[in-house]
Parts: sequence; C-alpha cells; structure tokens
Amino acid sequence: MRNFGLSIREKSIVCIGFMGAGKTTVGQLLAQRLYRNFVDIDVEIEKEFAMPISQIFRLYGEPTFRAKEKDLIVKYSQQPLNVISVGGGAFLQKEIQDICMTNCIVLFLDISWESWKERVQLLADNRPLLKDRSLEDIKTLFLERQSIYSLNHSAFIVDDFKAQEAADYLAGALKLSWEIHAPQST
Ligand SMILES: Nc1ncnc2c1ncn2[C@@H]1O[C@H](COP(=O)(O)OP(=O)(O)O)[C@@H](O)[C@H]1O
Ligand SMILES: O=C(O)C1=C[C@@H](OP(=O)(O)O)[C@@H](O)[C@H](O)C1
Ligand SMILES: [Mg+2]
Repeated sequence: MRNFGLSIREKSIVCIGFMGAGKTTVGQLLAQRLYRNFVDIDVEIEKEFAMPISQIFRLYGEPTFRAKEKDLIVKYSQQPLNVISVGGGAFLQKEIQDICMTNCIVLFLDISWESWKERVQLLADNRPLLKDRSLEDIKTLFLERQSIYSLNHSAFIVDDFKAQEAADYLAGALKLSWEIHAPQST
C-alpha cells in the first residue's frame, strides 16, 4: 500500500470501533479541538446515494454499500489533516485496513459490552445490522468484530467518559505524542 509520505502531525486520524461506540460524536469533537476537517464516511455515503443508510442496504444491498465505503475511505485517508469516522464494519475490508494503517493514525474507540448495552436505546433506526436482532445476536456480532479493531495505532476505552471528556483527553494525548515524536522547531 502506497505511503503518501505525510508527517505524523499531518496524518489524518481515523476513528474505528463498534456501532455506537461514539466514533461520529467523539470524532467530530476531536476534529474541533484539533482545528481539523471532520469527515463521517456514513454521511458521505448517504450524500452520494441521496438516501439514508438503511435504504441503501434495502435497495442496493450491503456489497454496494461496502464498495462505496471503500472508495470514500481510500479518498479521504490519503488527504492530510482530516478526522475521519468510519462505520463499524469498514475494517472488515483488508484494503481499508491497509490504507488506513499506512497513511493515517488509527484510533480504536473501545467500549465494553456492559457499557454498550446501556447505549442500545440511543442507537437510531438507521443501523440495518442491528435492526430486528436480539441482544444475544448483537453480542455475538460485537464479540466477532473485536478482532478487526485490534488493528490500530492507539486504543481508548470510552466506557467512563462523556463524549466531550473523551475528545479532550484524546486531543491532549495526540498533541503530547506529536511533541515527543516530532517536536516543532521554535
Ligand atoms: N461517550 C459517550 N457517552 C455517552 N453517550 C455517547 C458517548 N459517545 C456517543 N454517545 C451516544 O451514543 C450514540 C451513538 O454514538 P455515535 O457517535 O453515533 O456512534 P458511532 O458513530 O460509533 O456509531 C449517540 O446517541 C451518541 O450521542
Ligand atoms: O458496523 C457496521 O457494519 C456498520 C456501521 C454503521 O456505522 P456506525 O459504526 O457509525 O454506526 C454503518 O456504517 C452501517 O450501518 C454498517
Ligand atoms: Mg457513526
């Protein structure tokens, strides 16, 4: 996979993790704190199809959704200075894993099953993979998916943090790591 030669400070940050972990919410707040452009891949997909994700799944099927997801992640991950929230299934595709791990900082928003369960009511109808599934089935999917998220540069357990607190902490930690690894000349 091509390395676009971005410095660590320029690399886009990609938020991964299970549906409902807070990638969209925390990613947007993190982008604000770092003065970066925020891209939510699901929103971009919805714009391209001019319809909600549930309808894309229904009318075109999951493979069409996944193909568009890949094209858009390839596009945005090559640009500098984005914060990108990808859908919880994006890392099922090896090409997406490879391009993100090579060109971006991949941040896993890790949530325990216990905390996730408490959030289930918040999750809107627009998640076709949760619709009509029992909690037991969702737990199976949740556990199966953990292996794809183990591919990351950094993981943060979100359980005990409000979204704003998580974004504050992550922005601080990223800035500190940039200072350590690539101090800015004065
Ligand atoms: N740290 C948090 N604490 C409590 N609720 C959160 C937190 N982060 C996100 N949420 C809520 O959980 C739901 C799912 O968040 P969202 O950002 O859409 O997740 P994702 O993009 O990972 O699917 C939203 O209702 C959001 O307000
Ligand atoms: O996990 C998945 O396969 C999906 C996660 C969703 O995004 P969020 O993780 O932001 O909910 C969205 O991309 C689509 O419904 C499929
Ligand atoms: Mg999201």
